Amino acid sequence: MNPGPPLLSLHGVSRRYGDHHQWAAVRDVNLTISPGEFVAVIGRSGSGKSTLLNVIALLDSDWEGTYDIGGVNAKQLSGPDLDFLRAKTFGFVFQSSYANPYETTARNVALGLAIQGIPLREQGESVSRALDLVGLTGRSSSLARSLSGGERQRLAIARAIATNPSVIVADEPTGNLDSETGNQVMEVLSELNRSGTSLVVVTHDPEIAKYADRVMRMNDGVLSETRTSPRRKTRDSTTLRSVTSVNAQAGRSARLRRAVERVFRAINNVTSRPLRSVALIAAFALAFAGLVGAAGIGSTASQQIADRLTAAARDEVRVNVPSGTTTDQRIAWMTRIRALDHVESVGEIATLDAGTARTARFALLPSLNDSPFPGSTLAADPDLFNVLRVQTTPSDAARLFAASGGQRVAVVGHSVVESLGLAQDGLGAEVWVNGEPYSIVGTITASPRQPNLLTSVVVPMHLFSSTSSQLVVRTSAGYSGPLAKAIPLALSPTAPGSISVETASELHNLRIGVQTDLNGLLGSLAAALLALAVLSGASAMYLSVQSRTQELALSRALGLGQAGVAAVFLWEGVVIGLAGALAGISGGLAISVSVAAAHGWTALAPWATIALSPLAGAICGAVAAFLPAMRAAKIDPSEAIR
Ligand SMILES: Nc1ncnc2c1ncn2[C@@H]1O[C@H](COP(=O)(O)OP(=O)(O)OP(=O)(O)O)[C@@H](O)[C@H]1O
Repeated sequence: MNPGPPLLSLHGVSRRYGDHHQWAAVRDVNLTISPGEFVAVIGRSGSGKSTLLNVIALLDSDWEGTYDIGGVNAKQLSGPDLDFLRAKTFGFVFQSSYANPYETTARNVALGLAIQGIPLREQGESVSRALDLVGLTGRSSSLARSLSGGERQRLAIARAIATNPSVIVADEPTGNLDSETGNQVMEVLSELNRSGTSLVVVTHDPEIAKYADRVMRMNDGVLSETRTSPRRKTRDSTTLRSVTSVNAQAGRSARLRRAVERVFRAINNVTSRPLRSVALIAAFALAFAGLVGAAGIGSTASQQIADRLTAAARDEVRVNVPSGTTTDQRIAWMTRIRALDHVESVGEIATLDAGTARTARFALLPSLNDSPFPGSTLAADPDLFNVLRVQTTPSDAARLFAASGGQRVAVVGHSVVESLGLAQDGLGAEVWVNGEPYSIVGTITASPRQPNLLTSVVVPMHLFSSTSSQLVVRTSAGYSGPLAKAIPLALSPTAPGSISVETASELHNLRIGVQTDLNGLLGSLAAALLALAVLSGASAMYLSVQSRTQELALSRALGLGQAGVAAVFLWEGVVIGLAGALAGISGGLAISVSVAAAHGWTALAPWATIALSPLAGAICGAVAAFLPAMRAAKIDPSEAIR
């Protein structure tokens, strides 16, 4: 029988290894294979059989010589063209069947078709035909992990023939099987060969060779023919297939289907490895729970501050007293303010800066360059304690403060007792302000309207009478607004604009400032958590590439290009990041609701953060997957054969 024009034709092909390509695993091989031929390559272990098969099947491109495949010079093809030609020309059966254990038999068989972007309906038809040919129709919806060794190998054959290749290359296809199952597998392969598919089988087993038309022997990388005796086979010449042209263009819809297939493959990869995926998703979920929780607590707390300021705005006005204002004038202003309707009380307070008052526990320390007192030093008049509803120990500390006359006395915040290392309540002890000793007559235990008093040393205002200060005016509830207008007129009828007045509503700006700071702080915290999630996700995915080498190499062998492998990984990252963000949103909301409930606040949902989190999750997932994707894309498809 005339074998017809060659399908594959190798001339002087060598494959060298070593740092300087000094050592040839395959030497100067000349081989032509005609359509429909069954060629067996036998030889000792390490003789170079698999290396040759890698070259023949376009899994390896680092060889020397000439290789024509269906009239195309393989040396001149680009990487993507080689992927395309390989997928269209070859079907692969390896010693290990490399079925994805978590997918059904049918889905495993469809792998090559899906990678090529074949429409689903056609995939279904080809898969049914292939399963029928290998006798696995009844197991099509079983998970691959439930198949026996022989069934898995038949699955691998079905996967190889589903794409209707011209040539099936098989490396030790019966190597893992007992002799009876091995014979069954060889019968299936022979049947395929009889229907026109060319076969190149590499094997240790001389028994396999009896199925072949030609038997070649590999010896230390040198190939020689040992037998050419085409078996009598009834072959319909019209079924003989030749290599598909590499120029066969894939249409736009095939490209779209391939893109969609990559997304589905990514989702499948995530769901089929639950343990690994849960760990990765948990890292992202933690970060997003922190982000949403922090934003939720931030906005809830900020609303609380706003509510308190609103309450304060109803009954408090502050009049700024410029420095240099005389004591008489201050007293005159206070008297005039007290005379206004709806004014309940007036007190005075001033914050003394470090230049005005240097405060320390001991007299000598300032001169020893001791670190300055970390809290504030304030000057106040005795009425302020009443105006701000300050609570003290002893409860009449304000009276002692008032009764001091010319003596130097101080009232200190509760926290100051600890930070200055004072015994018990600090009563009777001294603090030094501007090198003068002040006797402590009381400690402040609560100051809800001005919490910084708890961290301050308060000394009598009249000892610092020329400093700038504030008159704190307590009004009847709801009268702060009208009095803020009336006070400047009362103090300076001719130039009311010269009097600077604040109500707590003006602290609104302060609240925005505080909220911005709070958001900044929480934002940095969340960014750190996200960076951690991206890093841990990236390292876990990077490490997983190693354990997925065979799966990835098989996908490469079946035509998935480097870009395709990278795309699948990036989509996996997106799916994981998205799932993590969604889980994190629920967790974060639960955290902020519990914190709010514990404080008796009304929880606010951080809608903007919630809305942006899925997008941020997808982006972070893709960033985490970037390096692993690059590494996975570099996997050599010839790894699949080892
Ligand atoms: N990537 C590689 N780098 C260096 N040497 C390699 C590589 N791949 C194969 N070899 C070497 O090339 C030689 C041929 O290996 P090959 O796997 O082709 O042999 P084989 O005949 O298929 O053996 P076996 O039947 O045991 O699979 C061996 O000595 C092997 O160590």
